Amino acid sequence: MKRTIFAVALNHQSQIQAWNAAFHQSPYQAPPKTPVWFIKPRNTWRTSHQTIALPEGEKTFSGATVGLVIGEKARRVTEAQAAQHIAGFVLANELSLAEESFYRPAIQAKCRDGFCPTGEMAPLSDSHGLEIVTEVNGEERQRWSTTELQRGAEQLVAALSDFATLMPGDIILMGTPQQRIAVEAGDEVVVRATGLPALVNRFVAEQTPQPQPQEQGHPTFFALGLNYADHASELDFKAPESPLVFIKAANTLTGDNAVSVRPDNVDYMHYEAELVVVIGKTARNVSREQALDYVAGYTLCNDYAVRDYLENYYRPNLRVKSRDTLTPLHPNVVPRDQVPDAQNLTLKTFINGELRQSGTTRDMVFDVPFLVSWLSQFMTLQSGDMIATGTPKGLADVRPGDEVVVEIEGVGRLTNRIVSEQQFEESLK
Ligand SMILES: O=C(O)C/C=C\CC(=O)C(=O)O
Ligand SMILES: [Mg+2]
Repeated sequence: MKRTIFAVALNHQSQIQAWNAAFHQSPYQAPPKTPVWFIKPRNTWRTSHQTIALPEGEKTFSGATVGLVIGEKARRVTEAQAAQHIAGFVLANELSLAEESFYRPAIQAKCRDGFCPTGEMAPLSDSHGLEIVTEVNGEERQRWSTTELQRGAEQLVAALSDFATLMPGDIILMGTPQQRIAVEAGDEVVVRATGLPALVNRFVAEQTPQPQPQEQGHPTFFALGLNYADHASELDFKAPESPLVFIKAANTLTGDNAVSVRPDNVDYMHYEAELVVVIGKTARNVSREQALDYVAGYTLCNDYAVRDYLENYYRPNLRVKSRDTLTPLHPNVVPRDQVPDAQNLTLKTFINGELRQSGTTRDMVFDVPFLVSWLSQFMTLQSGDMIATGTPKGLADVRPGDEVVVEIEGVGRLTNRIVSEQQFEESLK
């Protein structure tokens, strides 16, 4: 069963060449040092021969690629060890609207319903030199080789597993060329490569947005950046004009009274008290007025950030925000009807008993109904999906040995202890 579909951008040499000049200017400042990861959430998943509805009024582009499938748990594996953790490969179509910027996560461009069909898995002795062919209505339109990728399968497994433990069923899509092919309603797109089952999908025009079938796989965990103006200003940002949403993978989630690992040799890992919205039923194209009807309840999390690892690509990047153990999430969901006003709750963080962060959900830039409605305009939210709604000002670094308690009025109290990498590795022995 698929668990998480990771993908990497800017891994094809044609993209690196096309964007090189831009990446030496604002807002990027320098080319990416590490893989530019993103996630294709479960609402994007489809199989071969499933029909895909194209978002109305948008130009959608095909992105034929190959994905490696994890077969054996991979945690901090080396490139030399990586191959033994790979069960096989799948063909995929990493569909996207036009990619006009890589600065912030491209949720609206990449996370539309059906934007990640994948084919059946097959073993491959070697994914190097694989030719990926795209046919549209029987005509070959693109052919590229995995020799054109900056990082191959083993390098990608080593890089991602360094901060995110990969489990059987996880997939990493290995990249797409700069040149994408527009797809139209009525098209049949086939992705082919020697040794792998073909991926065939027909595209239709989206009539009125329909809630998509409940997909298996982990609930999608959305998180808001800069959703409190005072926090935005303490980071020298203005509050965003539309929601800054990023996605965290399941590996990062841990529970109450758990430990969070502060990487060695970093300068700044800070806490972030956040109210979390839990979706209760399939939501697609819902209004602000209807939005709370789709909320099952609320819980709380600590959305830690290791700012040393920030890069200006899909910022905040997964290496900052989706690290193992760095998202403690309280298991208890308080039913919506027991939280009369989610926009009037105090949030607090205590470090070793001392109050260090204090804010109120009144100060959210985009409130819960807006966020549920806004996301549902371009993707189907499913029962169990979660939205961490951002953190107010008052952040500070935490150190091994610190006890961190996040408390949200009427929702709960989340306790967490910081350990060093060395302590954590010792505990695993
Ligand atoms: O880009 C940044 O530096 C901040 C991004 C996310 C911050 C966050 O998680 C929050 O505001 O909460
Ligand atoms: Mg946050």
